Amino acid sequence: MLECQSVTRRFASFTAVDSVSFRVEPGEIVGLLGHNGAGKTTIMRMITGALEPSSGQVTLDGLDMQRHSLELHARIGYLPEQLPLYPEMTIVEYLDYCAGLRGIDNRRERKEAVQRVVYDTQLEDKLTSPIQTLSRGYKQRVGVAQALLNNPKLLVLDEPTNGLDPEQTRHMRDLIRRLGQSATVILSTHIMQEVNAVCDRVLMLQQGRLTLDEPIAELADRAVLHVQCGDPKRALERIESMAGIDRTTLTDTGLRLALAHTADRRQLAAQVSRTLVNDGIDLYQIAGEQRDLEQLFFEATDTEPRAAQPKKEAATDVA
Ligand SMILES: Nc1ncnc2c1ncn2[C@@H]1O[C@H](COP(=O)(O)OP(=O)(O)OP(=O)(O)O)[C@@H](O)[C@H]1O
Repeated sequence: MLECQSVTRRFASFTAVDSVSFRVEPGEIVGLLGHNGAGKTTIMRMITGALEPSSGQVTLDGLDMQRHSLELHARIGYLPEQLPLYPEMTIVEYLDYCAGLRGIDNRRERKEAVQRVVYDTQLEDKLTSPIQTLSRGYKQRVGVAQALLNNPKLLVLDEPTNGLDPEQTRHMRDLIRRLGQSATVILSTHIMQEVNAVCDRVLMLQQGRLTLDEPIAELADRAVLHVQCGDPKRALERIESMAGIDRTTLTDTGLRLALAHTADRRQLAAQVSRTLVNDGIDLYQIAGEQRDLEQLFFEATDTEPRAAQPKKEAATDVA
């Protein structure tokens, strides 16, 4: 189990990650979602022991990441955002070299490890191709392959589909889902469909703070009630503290009520209508709607839905 306890990272006076706490259980695929600069890479670097927290603690299987870094390093596979790939090397040469860096000294074991990860990432047909001749999708797969060499229990993938075309993205997502059957996976992305497509759970970050931590399955239960009524301001005062309502917003025609995932939508609708009618507020309509991940993202990050933010080489974005 991976645990971050009040993890904070400052760069000089700037706080990039601010008191973030979460646990990831074995076998989960967790998506770390946030805008550019939200702190995703900084958290991933701390999770993998590449960066020390300014305060707080990261533990893996109960061991402190800083004090047991060598031992824990052997249990973690990491695809960093910018992986140095040596362009003249062939895939097999590069993976053999990386296996050596991971301490697999025995030649036969190195060969077996390379064969295994090549098979897992379906790189067989390009084994002897120099890395500089590979498409971006293949290069990303080589990056994942090197992260798998030590048979990690925890796989940390920083923007694994960044810059891939739709076909390559589909391959990468299939690969991540397969890898998730034998390892815990944490991936970062600023693409919401990615989280929907591959993750069991989403962690949303805004300016270094964790603003949402929720299983994807429960997002489907999240609902919104649109209430059309007279005197929406007074209606808001009457119902904003009602149990089961997470968030209230005034709209042009009335109120928008975002419900807690434990709330019963029908019961709340009945309770809202009784309250308003008893208070003499005209009620014209109550309509229900499911919230999707995109709406939750904007609510959790306090932003409005907007056009994609171009990020480095990304081809797709928030949709
Ligand atoms: N070494 C550093 N020195 C100073 N500031 C840093 C350093 N590393 C990260 N930051 C800052 O911390 C903030 C979070 O950066 P981080 O790379 O973690 O964000 P991110 O969510 O991964 O963004 P992106 O999606 O653009 O990769 C940014 O404002 C970044 O400029």
